[in-house]
Amino acid sequence: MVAVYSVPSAFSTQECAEILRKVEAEPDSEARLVGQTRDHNLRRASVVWLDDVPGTGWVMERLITLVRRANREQFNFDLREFAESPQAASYKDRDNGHFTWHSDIGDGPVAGKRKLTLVVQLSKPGSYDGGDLEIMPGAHVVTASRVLGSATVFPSFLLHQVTPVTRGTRRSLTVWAHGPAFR
Ligand SMILES: O=C(O)CCC(=O)C(=O)O
Ligand SMILES: [Fe+2]
Repeated sequence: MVAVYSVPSAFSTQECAEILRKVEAEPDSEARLVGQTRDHNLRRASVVWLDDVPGTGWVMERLITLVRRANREQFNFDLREFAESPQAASYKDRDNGHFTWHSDIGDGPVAGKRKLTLVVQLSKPGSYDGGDLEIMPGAHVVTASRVLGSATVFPSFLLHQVTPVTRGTRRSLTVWAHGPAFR
């Protein structure tokens, strides 16, 4: 079984630009960015919750369609809901933006129900160095496509990381699908 599912053109170039425009137009996004940067040793990124950004309902609809298709074609997990807002993240060279190896399944009542993770690439591949999303489905590492608008879907329990950004800014949009916890 291939553990990582990818969609080459989940969002068009124009759609990616529109998402970034909306996320960045948030009046207090800079403050929120700083406020929600946590786990500094694990992660250096600025995040905005998409649910807080007006006019992005169509983005959520698309994400749901993409996750449903990936699940139908590949994973066949028992998915029940999207219990968290999608998260737009920026990893900047000047901040040494990165996210070290982790699984998305957490201890909380919501993070414990994460089953599938979907990540959309929102930056042009040539606009940054480093910042690769790497996933470890087994003994080897799979590097996610860097293509703008591509989506990568994987089981939330898989270890994954974002390597340090050494030039420019890498932006992404992550959403989780939830269901009865794996056991
Ligand atoms: O930005 C990415 O590519 C991955 C984000 C991630 O792993 C997370 O938010 O849990
Ligand atoms: Fe993650």
